[in-house]
Amino acid sequence: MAPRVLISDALSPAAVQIFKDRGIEVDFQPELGKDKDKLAEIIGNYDGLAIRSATKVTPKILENAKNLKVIGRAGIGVDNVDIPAATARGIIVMNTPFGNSITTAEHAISMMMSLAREIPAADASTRAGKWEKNRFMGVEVTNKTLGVIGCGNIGSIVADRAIGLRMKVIAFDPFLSPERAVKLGVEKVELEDLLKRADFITLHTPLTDKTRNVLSADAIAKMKKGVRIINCARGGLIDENALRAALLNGHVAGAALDVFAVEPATDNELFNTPNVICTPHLGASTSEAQENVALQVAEQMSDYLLSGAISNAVNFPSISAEEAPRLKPFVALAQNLGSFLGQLTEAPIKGIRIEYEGAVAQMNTRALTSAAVTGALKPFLQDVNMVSAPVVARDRGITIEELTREKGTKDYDSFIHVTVIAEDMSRDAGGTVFQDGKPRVLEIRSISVDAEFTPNMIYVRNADKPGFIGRFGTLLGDNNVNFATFALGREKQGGDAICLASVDQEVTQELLREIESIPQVKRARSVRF
Ligand SMILES: NC(=O)C1=CN([C@@H]2O[C@H](COP(=O)(O)OP(=O)(O)OC[C@H]3O[C@@H](n4cnc5c(N)ncnc54)[C@H](O)[C@@H]3O)[C@@H](O)[C@H]2O)C=CC1
Ligand SMILES: O=C(O)CCC(=O)C(=O)O
Repeated sequence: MAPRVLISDALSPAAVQIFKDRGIEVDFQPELGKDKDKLAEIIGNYDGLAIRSATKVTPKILENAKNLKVIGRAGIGVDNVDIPAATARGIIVMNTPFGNSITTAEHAISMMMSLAREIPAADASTRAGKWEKNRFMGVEVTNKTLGVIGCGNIGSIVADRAIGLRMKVIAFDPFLSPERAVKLGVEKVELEDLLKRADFITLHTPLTDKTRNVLSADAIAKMKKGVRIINCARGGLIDENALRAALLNGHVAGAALDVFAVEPATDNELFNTPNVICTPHLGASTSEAQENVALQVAEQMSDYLLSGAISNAVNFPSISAEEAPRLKPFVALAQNLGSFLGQLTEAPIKGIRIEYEGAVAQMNTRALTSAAVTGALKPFLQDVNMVSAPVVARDRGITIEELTREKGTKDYDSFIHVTVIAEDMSRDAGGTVFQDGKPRVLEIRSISVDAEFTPNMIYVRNADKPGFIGRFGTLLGDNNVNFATFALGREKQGGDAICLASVDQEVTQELLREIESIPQVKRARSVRF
């Protein structure tokens, strides 16, 4: 069945066409983002949800999203999606980190110029027939200092345009390297310094616990008198009450706001405050940007739903379209090794160690580790998947250790070795992917074997003494269970031995008990893949 995607915000129709062209069923309901109850009612029917900023993806909506695999944000900020809740449900959340950056930077520059020359107020006054030539005395931006808070994609485009306007640009961003600052032509400064020196301050950080109210009453008090503030990032970055007070007492000469603490903003106090310019979250609203982000999000979501390729996920490492087919058998190998060990484990798991040797060490090991952890946890937690597994493990205090060795110690091009450390004991198994693309288990408890993973398998630990194979075969025959393949391995002659048999029928607990009654057998377990 073709995957189904719901578009619940006003995305460019270009997205609809992409989904259709890729063979994905798509419902375009741009008003639905505003109707939380209806969205919660129908979200269970979809594999993908494409949104902009109006749709709030809350835990309640996610609770009903039984089939949802991916949420695609046609834009940058994903603060309207509950990421931890989506991750816990194994849903990929992806955005389009560059598609609207230029447009948003241009909006910030437009807002700055509008503030400098009071264009909206002058426009309204002129239309009102007042011709107030003496009322509107602007300021030049040339040679003024622009303080950029958050110098990432958008902040650095704003800086570049401002330098073109002959402004001096200073930037506060803890993650801006001195080399990058030099390349951008900006001076990297501390926040205090920026607040004291800037004539204009523009915000370009995401809204996080660290950036919320970065422009607080205290921060505003430290600014130069007559400063002008531009916010085209997120409303919560500014304490709106403090800003209003500072505008009313003249400490701040003007503020241009595209974003508000509560959106849609229909009755914000700042609307009645002098020297404020407002736009309704229009930063990304140009036909170019909307076309870019719609096309990109639809391509990314389609790639994921159809081939498992992941780009720009905020809660999972990327897997490129070229990498996805190469990675796929190793994902299966890692998941099956984890699953094999998880199925044998009875005590609580304390840790999982995954070792990568040879060529596989160069692949996307984060994705492979997630697969191994998924396999190990799935026998205990049915709903876990590659997206949620690392979080689920962390929440349960299970430590995940990943080791890579580019030069292998085995005779294989690539080798993955998984150890599941439980409260009672550790179990380990390793394997590779052969030329035929099939994952193989090649080592269990440091004993060599060679078996494919098949739906019904019997794993036996026995003593390497004569008579076991004959009795085992007879017992399965008597129970109408047919062998498909049979792999044996032993530590040394007469020592510990293992057997991994693939059978065509399901294995009952009763049959396992009978196998365990064979004198050479120490343990028999059914494992399924
Ligand atoms: N108004 C609108 O329509 C739009 C608004 N946005 C907003 O703009 C924000 C920035 O977008 P991009 O530049 O693409 O993101 P980005 O991730 O490229 O840049 C953000 C920068 O903020 C910096 N940062 C993080 N924490 C910081 C802190 N505590 N103090 C100072 N800097 C900090 C980061 O190091 C990074 O360099 C987005 O998060 C989004 O909320 C984005 C697009 C459109
Ligand atoms: O989709 C929009 O109009 C808002 C864009 C935005 O805020 C973002 O990309 O972070």
